[in-house]
Amino acid sequence: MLALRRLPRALAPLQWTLRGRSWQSTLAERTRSDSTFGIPVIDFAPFRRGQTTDDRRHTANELVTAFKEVGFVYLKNHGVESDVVDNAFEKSARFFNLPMETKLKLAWEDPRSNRGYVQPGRERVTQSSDPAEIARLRASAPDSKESIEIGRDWDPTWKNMWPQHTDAPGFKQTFLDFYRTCHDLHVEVMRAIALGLELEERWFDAKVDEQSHNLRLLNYPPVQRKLLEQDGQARAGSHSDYGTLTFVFQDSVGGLEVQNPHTKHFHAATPIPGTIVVNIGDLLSRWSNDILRSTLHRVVAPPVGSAAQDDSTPRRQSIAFFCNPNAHEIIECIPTCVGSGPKYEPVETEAYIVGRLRSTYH
Ligand SMILES: O=C(O)CCC(=O)C(=O)O
Ligand SMILES: [Fe+2]
Repeated sequence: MLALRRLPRALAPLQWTLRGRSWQSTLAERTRSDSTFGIPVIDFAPFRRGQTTDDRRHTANELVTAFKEVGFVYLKNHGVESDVVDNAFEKSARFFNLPMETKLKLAWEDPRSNRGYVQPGRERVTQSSDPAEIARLRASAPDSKESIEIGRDWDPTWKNMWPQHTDAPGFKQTFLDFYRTCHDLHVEVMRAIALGLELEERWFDAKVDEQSHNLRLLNYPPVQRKLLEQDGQARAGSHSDYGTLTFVFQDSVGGLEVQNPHTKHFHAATPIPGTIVVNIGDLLSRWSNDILRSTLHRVVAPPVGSAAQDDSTPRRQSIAFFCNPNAHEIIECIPTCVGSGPKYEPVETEAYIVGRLRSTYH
């Protein structure tokens, strides 16, 4: 243990991965100061390959400890093949390179559907729920990004807005497959969370099996660095996510930052090749009576690279998969999380998420 304590700060994530449960009591202390705050790297292979529940429990505990303390992890050995991720990034880039008039034919129209193309300036993510405040923010500091939102393709009510095959060959099949892959990973990670919360491993299975998720491809165009550095400006404003978990696949540019809840200071979530950034959303935080932490984050200008590119930030791409419970699931305090009493009224997934989306778009 002493040897671990002496590891240099750069290896802090490694310390997390080496820790067992007995270390949990010291972790809260570690994240309180900015010099020790870090996003842990969690190796998911032992959970995926573990033969018995006891084999899997160790990784489950590591994961839940990190979600209690930081709300964010880098997941490695998650099982999503690197060529699948590379192909998704390539298809996404080709879509955003299409002319604006082609993309606008697929325009996002309704928060209940939450599908289609969102042009720069249309969404302003924020924690505020005051319509006047959100309108003011959107006018003075719009998010500097565009996206296309994809839901489950067989929904009886809402239809995805797919580009024509001739405009974006292979796009639809790529993202139908990617959606399914991310759904399967969600089921696995929720099983780990169930074990870590001392629930039966499959406790969430029937509550998250309808694939009510949202796959968001994001493109942050190049922008003058000095514009992004003005007060309140960002590629994506500070916010929390809405569902159970978010999987963020990021390219190598950087700019995602996570807030230390104790000091309010934002820390870079520097891209680590081969990992997925996974964070807790508000509904899972609420479900767990705030035991699992939904942490504020934002996307700002990436770190300055060579002097030549100082004036303008490079384009950045990311893919966010927002995982949700089933649309009509009632989210009420998980039995093992009640403690001294539930903090929240029960809420239906769909009602909660549509309410949040309605206030951030126009
Ligand atoms: O682009 C990213 O890295 C994160 C985006 C994000 O936080 C979001 O869309 O909710
Ligand atoms: Fe987010």
